[in-house]
Amino acid sequence: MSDCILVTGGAGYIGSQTCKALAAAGYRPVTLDNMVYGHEWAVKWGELVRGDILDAQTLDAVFSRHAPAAVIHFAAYAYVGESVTDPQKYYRNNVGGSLSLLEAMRRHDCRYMVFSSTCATYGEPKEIPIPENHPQHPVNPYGWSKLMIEQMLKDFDTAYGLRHVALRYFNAAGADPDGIVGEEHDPETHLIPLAILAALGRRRALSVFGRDYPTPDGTAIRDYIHVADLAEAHVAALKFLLAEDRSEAFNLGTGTGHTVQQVIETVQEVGGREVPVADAPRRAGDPPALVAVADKARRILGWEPKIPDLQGIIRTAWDWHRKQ
Ligand SMILES: NC(=O)c1ccc[n+]([C@@H]2O[C@H](COP(=O)([O-])OP(=O)(O)OC[C@H]3O[C@@H](n4cnc5c(N)ncnc54)[C@H](O)[C@@H]3O)[C@@H](O)[C@H]2O)c1
Ligand SMILES: O=c1ccn([C@@H]2O[C@H](COP(=O)(O)OP(=O)(O)O[C@H]3O[C@H](CO)[C@@H](O)[C@H](O)[C@H]3O)[C@@H](O)[C@H]2O)c(=O)[nH]1
Repeated sequence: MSDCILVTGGAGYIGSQTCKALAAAGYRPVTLDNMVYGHEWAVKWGELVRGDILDAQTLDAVFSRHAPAAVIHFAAYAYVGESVTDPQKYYRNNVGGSLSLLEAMRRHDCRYMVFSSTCATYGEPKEIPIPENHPQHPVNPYGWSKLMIEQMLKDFDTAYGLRHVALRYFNAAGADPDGIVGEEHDPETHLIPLAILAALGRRRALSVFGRDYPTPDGTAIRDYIHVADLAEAHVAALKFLLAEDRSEAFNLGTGTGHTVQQVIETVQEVGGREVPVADAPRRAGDPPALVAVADKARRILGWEPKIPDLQGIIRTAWDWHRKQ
């Protein structure tokens, strides 16, 4: 079997970290990225093909040349707010792009996909922590686009024997512990980088979106999972797929939630600087708490987060942003 793994969106935040983990595990990652949000400097492990998953010709050329054993599919747009104001963009790129990719996989007889899904497919949780069999009722077009792809993958399994692992990430955070790649979204909307950049004086005060949530300190709770741990989970999911030849879905989180206020305090502890904050209203569509039931991936994939603590996660992010 080919040692090549096609990584769509491999020039992005989680994709580039996963290429590093793939290379360390003996695979040959090939990145396909249209570079709308990707960074050339982030493609350090394996070849970069500039191209769009919506373009069948590009896909045919990549599959013919590399004959990948599997696809790890990160390429998507992921701004929840923008998905509400411009849903067409999200359905075209995320759903249309994934269909185009799946069609190419069928043309080239590639039968395995690891897919970047999200806890946003659960919508407003009915129970916390959230198990994989929790009902999936997204509350925004981004979440819907990811749920539609999960459904396509199930149908492609039943009809064509194309197997997948859907990885539902909670909040990806942190940077490469070796400091080679890290988070650089533009625009940046995520809490941890914004808190760090505010502490470093490179951004205005951090807006705290809501202090009236039904949580111990009134701010919203999330389950932050280190990007290098996510990357390792993709390698474990790939091995599972190739060995077991069956489809599964897994939450990827630590199982522990932290409030926005705890994140701010931890950034202050780690960085030794104050995070300037400004209270702001709740952000539309933000649930009060999202925390994973996180043991299925441990049990079946044998995966265990190596940097499960918020301090450790924020330390790697701090080191990354400070030297940028
Ligand atoms: N960051 C998170 O907390 C988080 C949480 C849950 C799920 N996810 C999912 O994980 C994946 C990666 O997220 P990220 O934070 O690394 O995002 P990112 O924007 O850094 O990476 C996505 C990459 O995909 C590329 N891309 C987008 N559309 C493309 C297309 N049509 N053809 C080729 N390349 C295309 C972009 O240029 C970018 O490099 C996304 O699918 C996202 O929805 C992220
Ligand atoms: O400037 C900010 C940014 C965020 N927050 C809060 O911090 C928490 C985390 O927000 P953020 O870092 O933006 O992550 P989420 O909105 O939880 O979104 C993440 O989790 C989603 C699943 O819900 C994924 O699909 C997304 O891709 C991923 O960014 C939330 O309570 C926000 O309200 C603030 O208070 N101020």
